[in-house]
Amino acid sequence: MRKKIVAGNWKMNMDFSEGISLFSEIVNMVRDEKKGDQIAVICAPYIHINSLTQLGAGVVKIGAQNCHQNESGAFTGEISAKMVKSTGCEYVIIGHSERRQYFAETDELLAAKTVIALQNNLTPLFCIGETLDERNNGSYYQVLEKQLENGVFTLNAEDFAKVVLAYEPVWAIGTGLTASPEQAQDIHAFIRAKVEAKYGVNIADDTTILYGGSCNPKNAAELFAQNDIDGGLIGGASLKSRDFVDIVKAFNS
Ligand SMILES: O=C(CO)COP(=O)(O)O
Repeated sequence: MRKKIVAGNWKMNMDFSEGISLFSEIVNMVRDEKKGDQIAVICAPYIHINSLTQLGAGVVKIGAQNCHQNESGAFTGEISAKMVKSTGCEYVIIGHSERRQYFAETDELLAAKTVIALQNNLTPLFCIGETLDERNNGSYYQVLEKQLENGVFTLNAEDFAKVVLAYEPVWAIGTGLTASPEQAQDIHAFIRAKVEAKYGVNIADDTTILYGGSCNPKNAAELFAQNDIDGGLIGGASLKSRDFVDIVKAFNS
């Protein structure tokens, strides 16, 4: 079923005690203020997530920001999907543009990470998005289609139905530039049409597609009001409890 999700991505921010206090504030505010059926998630650094799942008490769900594509083995410094799951984590971001760009993660690698995440009962938040050059030279539809085809469209229908997609235009991440509600809706409708062509109308209708890129308390309500936008993946604004919780509440207004 299509869900309303607001997921914070803390990226490489917050030491352990800072993370605990920020998260505690978020949990208390969400518990007191949230009225709708939207799901609040915080995707935290690995070292935080075990403690956060306990503090979250189901009010705020926890995600990781990455996982390794192998089940286990000699991969010094890496974390497996099974380990992530064993901390009580429910979600994992896969294919964030920062991992594609700085860690050379390819569509094929991301497809393998998605499979292992699903095998371990994690919900992948699978990210796609075009760069500024690709937006300006008009190749963005092809870029997004390729990321879908080589990444998540390798899954069978049953597995794909468990994936949440996130459209994050790279030019809008951390730049203060947001896709306009019309631009974002246009791409979300395009993504849903591609899902329909591949898996059929029922799965397309049920697919949750989040928008990410300089989403904030001022622009969230208008973005979330678009037909094909089911929530957000929030970077900078998830580091401030008030801002994050106001975005979670943007569905209500
Ligand atoms: O990358 C993002 C979320 O994954 C978006 O980051 P900002 O909200 O800081 O632009």
